[in-house]
Amino acid sequence: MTALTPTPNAAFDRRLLHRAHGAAPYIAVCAALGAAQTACVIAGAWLMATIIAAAFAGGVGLGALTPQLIALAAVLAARALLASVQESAAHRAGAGVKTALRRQVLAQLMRLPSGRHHSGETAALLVRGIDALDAYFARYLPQLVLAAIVPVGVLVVMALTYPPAALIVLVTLPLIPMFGILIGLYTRRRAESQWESTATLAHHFADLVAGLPTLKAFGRAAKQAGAIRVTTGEYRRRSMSLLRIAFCSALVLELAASLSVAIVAVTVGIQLIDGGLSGQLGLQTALLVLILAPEAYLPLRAVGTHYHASAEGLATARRLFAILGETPERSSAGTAQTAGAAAPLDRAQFDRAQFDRALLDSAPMIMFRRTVFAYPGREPLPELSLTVPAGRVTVLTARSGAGKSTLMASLLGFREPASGTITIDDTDLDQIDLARLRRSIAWMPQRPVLIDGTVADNVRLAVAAAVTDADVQRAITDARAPEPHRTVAADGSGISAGEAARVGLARLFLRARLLDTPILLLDEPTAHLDADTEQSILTALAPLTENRTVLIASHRAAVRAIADREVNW
Ligand SMILES: Nc1ncnc2c1ncn2[C@@H]1O[C@H](COP(=O)(O)OP(=O)(O)OP(=O)(O)O)[C@@H](O)[C@H]1O
Repeated sequence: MTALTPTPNAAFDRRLLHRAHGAAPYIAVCAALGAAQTACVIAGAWLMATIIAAAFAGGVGLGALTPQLIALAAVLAARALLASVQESAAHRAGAGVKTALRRQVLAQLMRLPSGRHHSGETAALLVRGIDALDAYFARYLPQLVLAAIVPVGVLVVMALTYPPAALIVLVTLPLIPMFGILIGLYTRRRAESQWESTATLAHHFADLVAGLPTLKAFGRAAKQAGAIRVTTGEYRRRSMSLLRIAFCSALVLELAASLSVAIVAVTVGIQLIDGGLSGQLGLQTALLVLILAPEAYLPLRAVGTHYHASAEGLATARRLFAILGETPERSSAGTAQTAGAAAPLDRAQFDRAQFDRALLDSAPMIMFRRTVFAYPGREPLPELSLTVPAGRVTVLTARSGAGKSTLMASLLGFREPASGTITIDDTDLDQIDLARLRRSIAWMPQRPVLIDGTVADNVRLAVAAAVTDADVQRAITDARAPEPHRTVAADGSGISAGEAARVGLARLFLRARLLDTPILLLDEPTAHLDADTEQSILTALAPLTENRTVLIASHRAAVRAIADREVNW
């Protein structure tokens, strides 16, 4: 797992605008709605002040004020309507942005070497993490826009009607964002640490579920309950500390706003006492100022409150952008759908002629020169120099753990060497389009990944273009895989380890035959097999090895017998 360094935080992350196209129009909508809401706030305050002043000081009856009352009701209704339009726009935009980000991150993860990010943490980031952006889009962003518009409108009206009140608001207003920023800086660290404990919980849990049968078999399952208790306890502690700050900061902001409004009220009150109701200020203006003053602070206070709800979303966004900013190991013009040797091409996009051009021209020679592979936290594997001749069968017989699977994974771009070079027909692997290279390979991994479905469904995965039942049946027969209609589950239930390996082999047969891939990689193709079955599989494989560059990891005598070259290191 790569440590993701947090980038400087801001109340608004511009990268959200660049990465997610739905975000920019949404902010424009928020601005338009914000302006309309400001107009409603001012009109509502003016109408209320007029009605109260007329009824109280002018002695006008309710009947005579009917038009103003109707106008006030209309303004309040318009304000409610604008708020609901805002809400639905927020949900739409949030959904669009989340989908766009999920797509981009998934595509990026497909380009990055496998194992760079822990699957449990990535799953938490893409599901629960991205959902945290809801609060950011639905509550925080609209308030941020309102906070930029409403106070300006209110200040202009106050300056025109009673400038001293405008001056007080102008001086005290910046206190709210100032407190907010100070608290926000403190909260950011807490939000980061809360996310870290969510991530730890997620991958601990994922690992635990995957390893539960083994833990049970060794009587260690109960001990894990304690570990989970500790992790969840830590998560609870950090969440509560974040909530505590949220409550305290709301209190501080509330206090600052209330004191500021009180100063305005006292000033207006003194002015009214000095001049009387019909004095220089007048009851209507005084009421207008008093009603408007809290409205100037309200959106800024709300920004402070919603900042806490959105902090997790922003922390998530920073992690997503860190993943999106990582450099894939080498050029890969192909996107997610072409990544992975066994990954199917999109049915709709499959075009045989186009596909042929996307393949390497012929069976290439592969060379590893002084290549060293290293896994994080492990001693590097021994340096390796090896030539895999073009159009020949090379069998790797190095000891278990020497790095045979790693070497195959490097050809598919799943592992990068720490040093040394890998060349294909004298072209550095870095210079070859990764998608093109992967399309040219049929690969049988040691532990093929299964999906829920039938054996036939699993075999079809190797080629997404129209594949006939006869082709699938032939591959299954040649690989001695279980019958096509047998159902299997992604967790491997319903199928033995040996049978699963043969499903992987059937995929290789299908892919090599139908797509004519010039490179075949087979990792322990006949492990778990009796001699007869092994022999029949090797007989079926023999014609496919002609004029192809074939690399097989195996210690079996029968496999070594079909090799043109044997390599040990
Ligand atoms: N994801 C990983 N993280 C850390 N270490 C790994 C990882 N994958 C492999 N290794 C280590 O790298 C070394 C080489 O592993 P690899 O699977 O390539 O060997 P191998 O020669 O194919 O072994 P075998 O014949 O048993 O399949 C081993 O020591 C293994 O423990």
